[in-house]
This record gives sequence, structure tokens and C-alpha cells, in this order.
Amino acid sequence: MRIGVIGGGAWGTALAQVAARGGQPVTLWARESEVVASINDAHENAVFLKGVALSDSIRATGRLDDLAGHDALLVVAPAQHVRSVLMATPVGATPLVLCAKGIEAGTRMLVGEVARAAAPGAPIAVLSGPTFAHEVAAGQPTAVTLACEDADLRTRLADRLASPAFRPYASGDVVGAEIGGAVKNVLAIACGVVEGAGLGLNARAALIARGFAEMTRFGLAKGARSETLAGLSGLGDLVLTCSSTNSRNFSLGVGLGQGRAAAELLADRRTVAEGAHTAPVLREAAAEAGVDMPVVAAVCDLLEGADVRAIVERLLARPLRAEV
Ligand SMILES: NC(=O)C1=CN([C@@H]2O[C@H](COP(=O)(O)OP(=O)(O)OC[C@H]3O[C@@H](n4cnc5c(N)ncnc54)[C@H](O)[C@@H]3O)[C@@H](O)[C@H]2O)C=CC1
Ligand SMILES: O=C(CO)COP(=O)(O)O
Repeated sequence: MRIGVIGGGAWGTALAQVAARGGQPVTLWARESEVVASINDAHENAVFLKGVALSDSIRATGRLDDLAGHDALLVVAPAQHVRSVLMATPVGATPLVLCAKGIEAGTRMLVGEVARAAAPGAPIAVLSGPTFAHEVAAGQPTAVTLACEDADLRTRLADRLASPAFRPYASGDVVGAEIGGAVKNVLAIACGVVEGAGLGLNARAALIARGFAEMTRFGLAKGARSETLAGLSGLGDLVLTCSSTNSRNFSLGVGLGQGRAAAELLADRRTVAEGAHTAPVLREAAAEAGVDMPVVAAVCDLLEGADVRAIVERLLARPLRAEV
């Protein structure tokens, strides 16, 4: 199965490395010419994944047309750019493995819905889970959810990408896998705020648990299965991203918790903190679905410049209620 990768950020590069194990050829499309040059000339992505020696069998290109004729395409552009990139890619009936985590602003569509609209002939799979790109690229043990409604395609993709250190767990719940990844980024910002504001480890654990309750309410309302939300792509990724400054979302939250403005924290960065884009559209989607998501609403307010103490007081003043 010849693999192409759309997106030369940290995660696209790490996944290209996964797909290239054993010397299998992989084509990676990157938007930045310096990324293409760095990968082809020095076998390193010095812009987005510095310090990792990449396989010689990864060939980078700046032309989306070079992705024609592959057997599967891993879609690893940031969620807000998936539509425009897929519209410009010769996808046809090539299976798409969606690896971005987010919800499209304006349309409130999950990435899977965006992909179906932009590439109507392509079968869809979702790869998601607790996966810091640096660790995956370094070959450290990692497990992911690989969700696809077509069991045969799911098995072929899992067999192609699996190695002892990279274990895909099969699922038929595409929506569930997507929702976990999209929502956890927003919750990771909230946990970062707790860290930045010095509110303590009890508060962070409470936020992870109550945030997971929000993820579950929203996911069930959108047709996800609770087992998926409690699995690698939901709870697993939530725990990872809510506990480390290796997470861009958590780090953004730390800055907000220290009283810095979102605009200042997001200015000039080349890497993506998906939660900042997902939060406002998730708040809209939750309202549309009639789902209460107070932590998500708090993150939106903080991104819009609300005072941290006032937001914490508001959350703590909510009426006492049953846990379930
Ligand atoms: N970095 C990680 O550890 C992981 C990232 N992800 C997800 O993968 C997706 C991509 O993230 P990363 O690879 O980390 O990106 P990154 O933060 O390393 O790099 C930014 C990426 O955004 C792209 N970009 C910027 N403007 C663009 C535009 N107008 N059109 C198309 N692309 C544009 C850049 O070319 C670059 O590939 C995100 O949805 C992220 O949540 C998922 C799992 C792990
Ligand atoms: O999705 C990720 C880990 O699974 C990466 O998290 P950040 O985007 O917050 O760095």
C-alpha cells in the first residue's frame, strides 16, 4: 500500500516516518518550500520536527499533484485547512486517513464531514490517540484508535501502519474517534490555565474528570459510542494532553493562566494550537445540540480576554449537582 501524507508539520512528518519503516517509499506534501528542501536534502524537518533523523525513503514535494496514484493518503493539515488542501488534491477514490483534530469554523463540521464534502468519492478513516509527534518519530511505544466503517479497509490500513512500537486499535466509530480528539484540545487549554494560575493538582484532576463528562455528553449527542470516548482517542488523549507542556494546547493555557493575552500567545507561532480554533465552534455546536459544556465556555471566554479569577469563580459558583 503506497502511502502519501498531506501536511509537513510535526505530526505529518512523524506519520511519514511510521509509514516509511522498513524502507517503504512515502510521499509527503509540505506547504513550505524550506520543509521540502530540509526533508529531501538533510532527511530532517528542521522547521517542525527538529532533531529527528528521517528515513531516506520519505520524499517531500510541494506539489499536491504528486499525491496522485497512491493507495492511501494520510490527511495531516490543521483542521481549518483540510477543506482547501483536499479540494486541491487529486484524491478520486483514494482512501483518506484523517489525522487532524478539530471542528471547522463556520460550518461546525467534523473533519470527516469536511472530507466527505471535499472528496466525495473517497472512503474515510480516522487515526487519533495520545501521540506526541516527537515520541512517535523516535519510535517510542504508542497506541492509537484507527476508526473506519469498512472493516476490510481498516484491517489493511492497520496492517500497513503497525509496528511493535505503533499499535493501531480498530474501531468502527468514526465520529467517536473524531470527537475525542477535537474536544480534548479545548480541555487541555483549560488544564493549562489551572497550571498557569497555580490552582493545584486537585483542580486539574477535577477538570480532567468533569471535562471528560462534557466530552461524553457532547459525543453521545453526536452519535459517538461511550467506549470510544473512554478509549485511546478520547480519555487517553485527554490525559496526555492535559498533563504536559509538550502539548501546544496545554502550553497556551499555561500562558492564559499567567494572565497573558491569547493574541500575544498566538502571534507569530508557526505551530498550531487546535483548541484555540475549536473552542468557539465547539461552543456553538454544543448550544445547537443542547449540551451543557461549562469548561468549554470558560475556555472561550478566556481566549476572548476574560479575567482568569473571574472565570474560576464562575465555575466554582455553579449549583451543586449529581455527578452522573
Ligand atoms: N504535533 C502532534 O504531536 C500532533 C498533532 N496532531 C494534529 O495534527 C494536525 C497538524 O498538526 P501538526 O502536524 O502538529 O502541525 P504543526 O504545528 O507542526 O505545523 C503547522 C502546520 O500547519 C500547516 N499550515 C499552516 N497554514 C496552513 C494553510 N493555510 N494551509 C495548509 N496548511 C497550513 C503548516 O504547513 C504545518 O504543516 C493538527 O490537527 C494537530 O492537532 C495530532 C496528533 C499529534
Ligand atoms: O494531539 C496531540 C497529542 O495526542 C498533540 O497535542 P497538542 O496539539 O496540544 O500539542
